[in-house]
Amino acid sequence: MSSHDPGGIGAGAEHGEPFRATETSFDKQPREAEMPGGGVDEPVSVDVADVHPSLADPTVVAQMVAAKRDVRAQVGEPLLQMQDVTLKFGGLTALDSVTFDIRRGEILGLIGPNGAGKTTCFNALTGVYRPTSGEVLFDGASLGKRKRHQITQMGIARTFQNIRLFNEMTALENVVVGTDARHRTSVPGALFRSRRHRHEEREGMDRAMALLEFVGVGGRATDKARNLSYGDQRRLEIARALATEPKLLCLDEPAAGFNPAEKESLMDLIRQIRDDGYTVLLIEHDMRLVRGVTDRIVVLEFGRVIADGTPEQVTTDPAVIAAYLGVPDDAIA
Ligand SMILES: Nc1ncnc2c1ncn2[C@@H]1O[C@H](COP(=O)(O)OP(=O)(O)OP(=O)(O)O)[C@@H](O)[C@H]1O
Repeated sequence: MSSHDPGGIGAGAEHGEPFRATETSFDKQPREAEMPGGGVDEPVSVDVADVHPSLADPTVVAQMVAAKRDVRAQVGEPLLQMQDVTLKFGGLTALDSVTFDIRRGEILGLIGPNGAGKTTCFNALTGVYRPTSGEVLFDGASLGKRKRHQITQMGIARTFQNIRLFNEMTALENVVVGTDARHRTSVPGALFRSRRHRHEEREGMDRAMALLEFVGVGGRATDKARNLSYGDQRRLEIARALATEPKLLCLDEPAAGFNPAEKESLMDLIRQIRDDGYTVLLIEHDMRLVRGVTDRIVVLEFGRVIADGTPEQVTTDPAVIAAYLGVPDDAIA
């Protein structure tokens, strides 16, 4: 990650400890523009006691977390297409005619040396930067000049290498914020707390709790985000991104700072997310993790795609070895 990056429930749920948070400090919170998909504009109020008790049942959790069925329909077909995308910062070409697909239902790894353009790629496909030329197509439509919150609504969510949470809000509230991206209530409906609004709020809270459980942080629902361990904060970010009901989940170095055991369990979570019907784009430097979890890998070097294939094809490609991987293990005497 470069310094230029601009953004930057198992049975353990504590249903027995109701609380009500009516005032939420937004001091030191990420700015709206830094939130995935545009963030929030009002504090949320949640009551864990409202959460449906059946969320203690893992089957119910799995059903609530799973991507919408239609996402599974065209597995293998392109979901996102980077078409000849060039992105320049003044005289520097960060992406140079980059073309690749992300296919429905896969985990695609995006790798390359420092400064190769991986984060810029993420930023181009989440609407942070507009390509100088070329096009990003998502689900058949051009991202064009859409704003970040519109891109979130289209179905692209991301996490950040430098964790960005609402630190003074609880874990549950952080995820409820993500579910807001799907709310359809009008402003008057929300102001006057229409039936639809209350229904959406309730649904959002249930789903947020299910997502916390799914990522393994259900037991910390009522704790402030800042009091969670580093690893749990990373999982919380993933839950918040999934709360926006994305078709594509983009993870930017989700294992940074993890020990080997935490990496193993993160790989399990990422596979489970894919198996639940989501498509995943993963930037990661740890090649063991990348090899272990991805279905395909795209390699960037100096803003250009130098390889695109299965983990086996890419990791044995001489150009990739020369640019990024170095001498293969079996060549070391
Ligand atoms: N906002 C910006 N303004 C100017 N140059 C930028 C900006 N963002 C990125 N760059 C430059 O674009 C190139 C690609 O950077 P990018 O952060 O995308 O690389 P990366 O592959 O993500 O690297 P890392 O692995 O270190 O995170 C680098 O030369 C970087 O300095």
